[in-house]
Amino acid sequence: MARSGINTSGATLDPDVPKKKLTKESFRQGLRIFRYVLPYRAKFSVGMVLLALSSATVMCFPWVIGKLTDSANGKPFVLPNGSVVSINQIALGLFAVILLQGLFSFGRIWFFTQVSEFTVRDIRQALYAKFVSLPIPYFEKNRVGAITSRITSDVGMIQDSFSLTLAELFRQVMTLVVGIIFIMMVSVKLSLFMLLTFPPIVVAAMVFGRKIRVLAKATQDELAKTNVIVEETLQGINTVKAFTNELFETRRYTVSLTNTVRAALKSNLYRGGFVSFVIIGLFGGIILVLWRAATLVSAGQMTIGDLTSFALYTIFIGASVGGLGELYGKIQSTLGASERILEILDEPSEPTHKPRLAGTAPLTVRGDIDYRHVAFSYPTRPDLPVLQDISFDIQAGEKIALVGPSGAGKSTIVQLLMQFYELSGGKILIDGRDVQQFDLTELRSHIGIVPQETLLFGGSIRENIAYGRTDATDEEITTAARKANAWQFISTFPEGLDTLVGERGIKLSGGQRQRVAIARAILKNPAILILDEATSALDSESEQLVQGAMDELMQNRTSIIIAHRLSTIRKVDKILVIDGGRIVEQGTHDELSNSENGIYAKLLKLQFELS
Ligand SMILES: Nc1ncnc2c1ncn2[C@@H]1O[C@H](COP(=O)(O)OP(=O)(O)OP(=O)(O)O)[C@@H](O)[C@H]1O
Repeated sequence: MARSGINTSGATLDPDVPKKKLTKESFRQGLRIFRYVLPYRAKFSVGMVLLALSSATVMCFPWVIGKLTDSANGKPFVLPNGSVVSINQIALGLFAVILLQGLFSFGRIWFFTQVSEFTVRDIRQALYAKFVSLPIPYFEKNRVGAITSRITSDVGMIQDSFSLTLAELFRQVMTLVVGIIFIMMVSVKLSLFMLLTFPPIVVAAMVFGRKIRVLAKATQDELAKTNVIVEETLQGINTVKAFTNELFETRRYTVSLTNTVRAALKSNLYRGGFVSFVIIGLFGGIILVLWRAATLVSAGQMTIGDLTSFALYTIFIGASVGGLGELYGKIQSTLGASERILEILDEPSEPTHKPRLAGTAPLTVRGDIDYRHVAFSYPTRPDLPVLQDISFDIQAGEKIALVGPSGAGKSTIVQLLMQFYELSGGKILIDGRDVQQFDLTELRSHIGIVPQETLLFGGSIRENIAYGRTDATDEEITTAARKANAWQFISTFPEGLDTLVGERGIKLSGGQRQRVAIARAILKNPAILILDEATSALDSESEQLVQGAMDELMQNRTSIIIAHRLSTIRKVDKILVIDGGRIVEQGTHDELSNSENGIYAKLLKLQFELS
């Protein structure tokens, strides 16, 4: 299978985070993510100071080593005030430098880790809070895999930046600048010579290295293609044999293998070139510098100690030039990641949890519902009208049923009541008030739903029932379970309410899951109820229990039932027959079943014949 580049596990980072071109604008955008660091700016500043100190101590090291070498060669280290520093004292000084360096590094890691961990927690928390408040269409336009990779790999990328990349960047730049100043102090002639030879070679090596990475990726891609052939054909081996295509597939596989070899050879040609370039170029450069240095030393223009310091600084500078190249790529990825995160954070949320005006009482809902000329298309398919001119009304406490063929638009009608989507036309009123004027959280808290497929969360039965009202007491939960005919089976489990239901509730039967869902709705005690009948048939005993529970649930509530089995809706106040997104018939069961050519009468006959 081709690599999707999407990481949903969170275990490893996605290496394919798109890189962002480093422009002023992308930088400005990316830096906005720093507002999440602001609460920890004190710690961040301490980390920065420690980082500067630890980098400074590192830079002292070659200089002191040079002094030590010179002292060994009979050229003592004299302080500006004239006193001579002994070899022992210099060695002690070196120890002190290293000790400080160790302490500063510890502190730097400790402070930066705290900043990055807390910052990343805050970003993840903000992202999650944003995700759950985004409107439903967002989740239809974006794959869940892609969304979770925002919260795992993109945030991981940022975490890397705060803990490592930033510190690295600072240190490399400092090494480069201070290193160059130091070597200039040691010997201007040699420094200029070195700077003209060494860095260009390092830069060339980096460009070379990038080219090799691209080629290596191409080889991987070719290899992935050959694997696709193997997987596909072995999985569909019956088809291959039935069509006698064994030879054809073998040939196809061979061609693909040959392509892989070609790509691999090309990449390795460059790799070989790279290795010899590094050997000849880099070491050649070192030889050149050494030759120059040796000439200077023999002419008495430089001491052995200076040469040692110089060589060490040169290595530092070379490493930091190389390191900066890598960092450049990382910074690009970080900017890409932070831009994607900020994009999500900038998405408009649903208008939920709006603060109530001072002095207004909590919302109470009677349950009158009025659909007026409602038209609708899904945002993902704007050209396809799913509902057209839907008008009906329900008095508080009435029960209505929606029936009609699959895909007619029944579920869509009730989803609009919850305001999962915006209408394309018309209005929906609850208690005579446009639903758009309600706070979504308040409104939804008065609507209960028992869906077709009950989704239970992986915890206990208690937690799943209490999902209807998280602050419910045990007694309320038990009462709800009894009313929902769920207590019969719950009480037979040794762990009762604490029985774990397994991921998505797989440890419960379909009928049991439905009764848990009904108990959930009973506990929520909503004024308006939506029942989406399960299409999958239950055995007749289970069916009876579920039906009994539903009847209990519907008492004294405005109920909308999406019915698949017409036998269950004889008693409702009104039946709406939906077809092609329109109401094509409406009336009571008796009225509709007596109309000769009516669709409902036909459906009824059909179901009767089937059973
Ligand atoms: N999220 C969605 N995005 C785009 N189109 C959708 C979406 N959900 C449903 N549809 C389309 O809207 C139409 C109505 O679907 P709806 O689910 O309301 O039908 P239904 O009458 O409830 O069907 P069923 O009885 O099979 O559940 C169908 O054509 C369906 O393909």
